Amino acid sequence: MAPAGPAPGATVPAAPLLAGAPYAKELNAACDAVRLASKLCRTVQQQLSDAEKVDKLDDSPVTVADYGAQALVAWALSRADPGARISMVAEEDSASLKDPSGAAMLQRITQLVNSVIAEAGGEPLTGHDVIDLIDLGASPGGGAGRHWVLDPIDGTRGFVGMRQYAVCLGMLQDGDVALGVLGCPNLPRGTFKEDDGGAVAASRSGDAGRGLLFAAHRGHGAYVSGLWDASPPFTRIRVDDVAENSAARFMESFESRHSDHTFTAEVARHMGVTLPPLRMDSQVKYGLLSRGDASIFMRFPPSSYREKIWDHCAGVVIVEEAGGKVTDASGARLDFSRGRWLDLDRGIIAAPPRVHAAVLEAVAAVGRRRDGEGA
Ligand SMILES: Nc1ncnc2c1ncn2[C@@H]1O[C@H](COP(=O)(O)O)[C@@H](O)[C@H]1OP(=O)(O)O
Ligand SMILES: [Mg+2]
Ligand SMILES: [Mg+2]
Ligand SMILES: [Mg+2]
Repeated sequence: MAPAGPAPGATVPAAPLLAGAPYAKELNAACDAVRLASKLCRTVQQQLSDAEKVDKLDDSPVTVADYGAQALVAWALSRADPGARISMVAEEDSASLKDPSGAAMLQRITQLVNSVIAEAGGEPLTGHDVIDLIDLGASPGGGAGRHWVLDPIDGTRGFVGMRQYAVCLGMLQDGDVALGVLGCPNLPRGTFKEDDGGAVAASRSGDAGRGLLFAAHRGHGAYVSGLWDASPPFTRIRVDDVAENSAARFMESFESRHSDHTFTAEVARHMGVTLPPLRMDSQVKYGLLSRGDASIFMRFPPSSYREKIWDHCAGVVIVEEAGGKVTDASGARLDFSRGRWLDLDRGIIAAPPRVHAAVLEAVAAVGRRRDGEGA
């Protein structure tokens, strides 16, 4: 059943988005928070220097922007609901900033955060405030009550590589994703259905005409707007359930060690997909699927990799509200109610309903063929 609200392609008035919907206040607070964090990320990406990267234990580069964006989102959500005790499940923690060796980085983060807060009319924060805000993200989450879910920069490799990345904020209410917002600072505004993929994946930070915000409210649709204005008009979006597999474009990770490019190529071949894959970093792929720029997203990480809820929460509700389907490789819906981890069968498949069924079938067939070859 199509969700309530305006027709796809219809433009809805400037903020507040979906006034009167059950979580309209939270949705608009989330959009504001993601806009502020995206501004900070844009500034840092434009000034990126090697001195601002440190290596975490998992070998992923972390920048001042990850911490700064997490602090800003926590600040904005707290400001929007001053009386509330915010529970947030977020990727970063402040451990390395509390260490004396992190003092210079903390100072840099605090400066950056304060420059964005000043533009938003807020009072400056101390380093201690910034650490407390980052640590709001340490919630274990779960299936009861309300939890914000944040990846302050998804696609860190894309961020440091001057490619795509996203600020991803979702909200869980009693185990279900009630709303999701994706800030995509480097995504071109225009559709790029006809693009061969390379130009978009390699698109540069800071170019004019880039920056999209995707937002969805469970039961009330998915929307897109420009990212940089405070209250721009939104347009309702919908997935493109192409009638023929040969017309489908599939998306996957830019990084081959994040997702098995050989397996997805076999699945695509089995389906009769002929267009080359669109390889991009981060949850921007969920946004593109939701507005019909591509029709398939597949993610098959190494079996040793365990997914986290912040890497999919916002993107999934946006795709579902745009009329798409998201499951694991066995066809089960993703369960965000079990804490910080997202346990699933092999990988993630997102697509409009007809195409999704075809992908599931092809994944099973290719899996059987591989098992047969291995036997
Ligand atoms: N070894 C890995 N395998 C799979 N995914 C990874 C790995 N390392 C980091 N990631 C995460 O994969 C996601 C990026 O998705 P994509 O591959 O589509 O760009 C990010 O959440 C990234 O984390 P992070 O948020 O730290 O960047
Ligand atoms: Mg990371
Ligand atoms: Mg991530
Ligand atoms: Mg991240």
